Order: sequence, then structure tokens, then C-alpha cells
Amino acid sequence: MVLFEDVSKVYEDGTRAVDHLNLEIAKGELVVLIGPSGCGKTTTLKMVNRLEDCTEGTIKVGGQDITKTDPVKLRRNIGYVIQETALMPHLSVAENIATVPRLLGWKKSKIRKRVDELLEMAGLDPAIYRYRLPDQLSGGQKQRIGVLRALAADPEVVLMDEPFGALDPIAREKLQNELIQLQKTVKKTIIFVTHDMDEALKIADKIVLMRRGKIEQVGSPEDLQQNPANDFVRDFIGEDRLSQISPDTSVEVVVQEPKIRVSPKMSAADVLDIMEDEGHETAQIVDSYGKWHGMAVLWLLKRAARQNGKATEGAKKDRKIYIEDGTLRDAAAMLADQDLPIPVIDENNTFKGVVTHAGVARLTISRLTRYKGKEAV
Ligand SMILES: Nc1ncnc2c1ncn2[C@@H]1O[C@H](COP(=O)(O)OP(=O)(O)OP(=O)(O)O)[C@@H](O)[C@H]1O
Repeated sequence: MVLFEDVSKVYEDGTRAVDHLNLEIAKGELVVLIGPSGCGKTTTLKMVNRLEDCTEGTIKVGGQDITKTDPVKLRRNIGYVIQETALMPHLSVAENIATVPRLLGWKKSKIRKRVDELLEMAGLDPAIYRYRLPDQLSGGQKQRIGVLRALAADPEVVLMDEPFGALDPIAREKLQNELIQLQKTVKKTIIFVTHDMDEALKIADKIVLMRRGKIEQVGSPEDLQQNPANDFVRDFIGEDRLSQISPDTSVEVVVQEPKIRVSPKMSAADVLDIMEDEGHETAQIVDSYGKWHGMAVLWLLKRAARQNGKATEGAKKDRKIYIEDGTLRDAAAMLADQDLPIPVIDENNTFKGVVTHAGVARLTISRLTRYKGKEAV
């Protein structure tokens, strides 16, 4: 949806604020730009709606090179929220929210409907808030209205520059939660700038960690926490946060090679021999293309062997977890139910490995030893 191709920005005084940036942001993705002060986050954001023009490279929004679009038209299609949202002080909440729809010439009835819908979405009773003036709102409410104003004309892309930066921690947390909820319904492509790593980890689908105009690492919050690309990323995230492996962490972090892998062509009796020789209760049946055919389980395999069947006839296929969305919580629940390895596959049925009780326990133990003496274990 938003594509940066080798984008640089050199300001007139020679400051290279953004340096050969390449980044692809998918439709509906919430991407957070983060990094030390002056690393080029705001400049990157402002280049998308052409408040600043890039000096090298190309930025495309919806496939279209933005330098070929009229900046005013472009901005009407891109929502923009900044830290101290400058609501028009003499206009009511409803009029503020309706700014862009009015410019686009929407009918009054359509605007009114949209304003009420947005206020309701943000948990603000339209009957009460529609006519309020900005100085009759709390800081948190002002920012909420700023967000609603950015969404009013249903733009595909929304840019947010530290939108919750000036709020107290409680209001900030509340607005973050609301944004997460809102995003589930509106699914906008959002580029969000912050300097708050906790905020980034909480709301981002993808985090872009920048330094001196360049990208140090791009990845999901889990990627950055579990596989920081270098010492800078590690330091920026902070040891405490690196330790925060949550129940929602992907099972990917504990996937390991199974003890036994066998081919689906083998007979149940042969697989049984291997398993008994090696003293294991299960074996993963995987073909030469890497596709998974089930997990051979001792008691099922014995029955299949008595009937001269194939290994696949002694296999369980219902016990599995998908790498795309399986979490440690899911794995723990399955392991508690039955202490057998859990095969991990992808949507295309490609075998990825197994999750075992021991593997999950090892992760916990390594966290305990690595962070011993700290609270976050
Ligand atoms: N109009 C300008 N003219 C010259 N240099 C500028 C201009 N705007 C920003 N810069 C410089 O470009 C660099 C990147 O600035 P930018 O505001 O994009 O950083 P940032 O990561 O958003 O910083 P912060 O977190 O402090 O807001 C900085 O060195 C800044 O001083």
C-alpha cells in the first residue's frame, strides 16, 4: 500500500534526515516507526503526505508515485494525526471531525451520519459531544477527536506522529487500547511514529527501528524481542523487554527437530521397530517434499502393524499447530491435555518441527537464568 524505494531526504542545510530507505507497508498494516531522537521518523512520515518532498527515490501510495499526485488531493486521501492535535478552537467537535468530508463536498446528511458513527465508535455519546468545543474536552478526548477527524473521509492511509505522546500514562494506555480495537474494524494502513518502545510493542503489526535515517531492523514485535539484529537493536529494546515472552508469542520460538522422522512409504512395522529401538513414543511422517502426513503414535502403530498396514495408518493427524497463528498459550494447553510432542506445520501442510514439553520448559528456564535478579521473569 505504501512503498518507499531507495528514499532519501536531504534538507537544504545539508542534513541527511533519511538515507536510502526501502520499506514496504501492506494494506491494513499498522507499522510503527521508532528510533532515537532525530533518526528521521517524522521526516519519513511527512514525505508520505508530501509535507516534505523526498530528494531521492520514489514513494508510492496505492501503486501511484506520489510526486505525480497533487499534494492537496493526496492529503485529503491520507489521514494525519499529530501530537498536539490542532482542533479548530471555534468549531464544534462535529465540525472538526467533518473537516475533510466538507472539503470533499459530502452532503450534510452523510456528514452527520458519519460523525455520529465515528463518535460512537470511540465511545463518545454523539448527543453530548457533537456540539462541544475543543476546550470543553480533556486531553485524551481531544486526541480521540483528532483520530476520528483523520478517519472521517475513510482514507486508505493514516499517518500518526506521536499521537498519544502528550497524554498521561493512563489516558495513553486507554487510547492505545482503543486504537487496537478500532483498527480491528477499520483495518487502515497506519504509519505511527513513537519514541515509546512499550507503545510500539503493544500496537504494532510491524516495527521499523531507525537510526541516523537508516533502518536497523524491521519485524514484528516478537521478531525484535526474540531476534534483535544487532547490539543497537538489543540496547534500544532494553534487556527487560527482551525477556517479555508472552503467552501470545508465536510457537516458532520453541519449534525443534523431532527425534524421529520417517517416510510415508514405510510400513507400520518398520516404523514401530525404529521407535522401539530408540525408545520413543512418536515419529513424524514427512515426505520428500517436506509435507506432513501425521504423527505415528506407538499404540496406533501397533494396531496398524498387526494389520500389515502402512505407518500412516498408525498416525494421528488431528494433533497439530499452525506456525502462522499458533501461540505458546495454545501449545501449553495441548501439552497439558496430552504430554506428546505437537507437530507444527504451515498452511501448506509443510512440516516445520515439533513443540515439546521439554522445549517449552527450557525456554522458561533460560529466561529465569538470563534475567535472574530482575523482576521480569
Ligand atoms: N526543516 C528541517 N531543516 C533541516 N533539518 C531538519 C529539518 N527537519 C528535521 N531536520 C533534521 O533532520 C533529522 C531528522 O529529523 P526528524 O524530525 O525526522 O527526526 P525524528 O526521528 O522524528 O526525531 P524526534 O524523535 O526528535 O521527533 C534531524 O537531524 C533534524 O534536526
